[in-house]
Amino acid sequence: MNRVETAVVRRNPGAVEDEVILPARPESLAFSPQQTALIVIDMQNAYASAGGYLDLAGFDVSHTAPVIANIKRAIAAARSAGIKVIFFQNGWDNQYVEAGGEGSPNFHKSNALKTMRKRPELMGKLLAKGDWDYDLVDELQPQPGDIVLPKPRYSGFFNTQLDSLLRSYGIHHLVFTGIATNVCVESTLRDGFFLEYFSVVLEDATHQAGPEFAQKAAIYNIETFFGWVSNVDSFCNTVAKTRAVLSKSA
Ligand SMILES: NC(=O)N/C=C\C(=O)O
Repeated sequence: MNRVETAVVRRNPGAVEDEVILPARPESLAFSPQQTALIVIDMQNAYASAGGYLDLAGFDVSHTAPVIANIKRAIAAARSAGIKVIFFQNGWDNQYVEAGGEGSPNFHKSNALKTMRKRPELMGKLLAKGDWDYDLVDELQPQPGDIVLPKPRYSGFFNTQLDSLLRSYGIHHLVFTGIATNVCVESTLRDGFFLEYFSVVLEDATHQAGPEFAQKAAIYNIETFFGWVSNVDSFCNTVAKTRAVLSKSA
């Protein structure tokens, strides 16, 4: 019987050191852990906890616990394999100067700002630096060696150090996790595509803001136009094969 060949996408055929191959859709993806970062988008109380911004704005956050647990597994696997872990935190100063005034579409579209205009008692709390809402959830705390970047808009590439840091570390493959798939995850991944990064999203380590169709549409867009789609088990199994992990357990 003929073996079924699975297509593998390589950035630079023939020149990948310590290559591992991640099963993904629509093709598997080859990468070197040293040239890869795990991006954790906005795993703050605002987006993942009851009583946080999304919850108060009327979005369902009741299914985020398994997403947090899956991201925790992906982070542990990444750290063991020498993959850089980069956390983002979305938000602004507690006077919302960084959010932009009426001259910014963010002022008109941000559901956090809109919620606070409806409920002025929340002013200075939602997505405000220094508040519980802005903090990363307790389960996903950075460790020494990880990078934590603030971001003022949906894309992690916009007005942040992300691109220069990635280039300084020679990283060109990005593995995406976080909330929300259809907003900040997709925005950052799309900008990464335009900047020539190869991106894969671990779909069971993400959650949408809005109805389930928003998750499906974001995953469809990524798989079809901007990158690749995999899951946490495949990522953990794949990076466990790296030399870094093998030499630690030797
Ligand atoms: N982190 C996100 O995807 N944020 C989505 C909405 C918002 O920040 O208002």
